[in-house]
Amino acid sequence: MDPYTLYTLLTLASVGKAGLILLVAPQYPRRITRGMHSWALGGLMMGMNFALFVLAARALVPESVALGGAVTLGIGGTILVFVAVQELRERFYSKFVLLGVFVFTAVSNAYTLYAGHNKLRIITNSALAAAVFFMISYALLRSAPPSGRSIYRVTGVLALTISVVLAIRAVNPLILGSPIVHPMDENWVQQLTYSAILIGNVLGSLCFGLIVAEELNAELHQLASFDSLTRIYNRRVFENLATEELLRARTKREPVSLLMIDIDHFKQVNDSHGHAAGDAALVRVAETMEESLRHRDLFCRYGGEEFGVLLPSTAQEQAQRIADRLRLAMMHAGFRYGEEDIPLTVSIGVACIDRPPYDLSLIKHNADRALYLAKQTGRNRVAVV
Ligand SMILES: Nc1nc2c(ncn2[C@@H]2O[C@H](COP(=O)(O)OP(=O)(O)OP(=O)(O)O)[C@@H](O)[C@H]2O)c(=O)[nH]1
Repeated sequence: MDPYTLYTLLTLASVGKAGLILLVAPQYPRRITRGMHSWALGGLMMGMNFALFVLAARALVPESVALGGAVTLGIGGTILVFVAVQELRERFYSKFVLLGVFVFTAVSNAYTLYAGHNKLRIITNSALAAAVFFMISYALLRSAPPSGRSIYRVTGVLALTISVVLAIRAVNPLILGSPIVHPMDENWVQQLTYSAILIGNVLGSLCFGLIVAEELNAELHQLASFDSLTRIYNRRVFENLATEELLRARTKREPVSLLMIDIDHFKQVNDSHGHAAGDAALVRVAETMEESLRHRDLFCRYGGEEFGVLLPSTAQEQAQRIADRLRLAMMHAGFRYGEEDIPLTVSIGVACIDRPPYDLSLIKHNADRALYLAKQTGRNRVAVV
């Protein structure tokens, strides 16, 4: 296939891909939709970059306009891919800096083409593109946590490879002294560059699709596992993890304790200050408790104004001390809503299991009884059964 037919096909593929992405993007959560929009727009710009070469080949656009415009659009599209990655990961990027890079690309191309500085044009364009691909690769590799998300690493390495190839292209005229003046020039650096860009375009699209799927999975996992208000575990996940912890404790013959925590007179907070104040109070309690717990402790919103804490390897006496620490932490933390200080205290029921059966419903039942006792005996207190 001759290069111009290939570029025509790439133009059509880029436009088709962008159209498809724009069509499906609105169904996704907001941050994913934003990332997809930037990605589609980036793809569209890259498609126009290929289209300019085709138009120049058909003598529909002057060669110099095609060369300068294509590179500017190509780098612009690459910048938008970087924006898409940052948006998907909800990370900061400076619109002004990126716009500055884009404008610089356009101006430097116009100048070097006008003045006939081909060598400078190749070096500047290749270095700029290498830098943007490096930024993409850095953003992707940084997004990959220690476990899972291998697709971020694969895509990051792909972007890094393209960045290295472009860097070679940037330094090549300096070393060999033979500038590359046309995209279709037959030399190994030029062929390597365009192969890398073309392969990167196809593989990059595939990888980006997989990244979107990965992000969607993470979003669904978040929705299914965490309470949307307090951002701590919900009851379902807590009970699954607590059951695993109890199995582990049975094998090791270790004690496990459960705290059931309930906000005192919470109905009054809602009734006197409104539901939004009640919601803010729930968040305040969750934050205060979380700050006072160990990393290993399991903490969840059980429902309504009730929270649960599972304390692994913790005997009853120690659990009682922890519960009292949590109660005092809440009492002293205070809660301010608007201009008002609203008193917020909790009652806590403590139960412990240190011999079979290590049964979740049994320990939960006992902690509920203890909580009832704490409420009956005056609230803002800890009770044990
Ligand atoms: N704002 C808000 N209120 C909630 C939420 N879930 C449950 N509630 C409210 O929590 C209140 C619980 O009230 P009660 O069960 O009577 O308990 P209480 O007023 O805390 O009294 P004691 O537990 O006996 O000290 C109810 O008014 C519920 O509407 C929530 O997500 N947000």
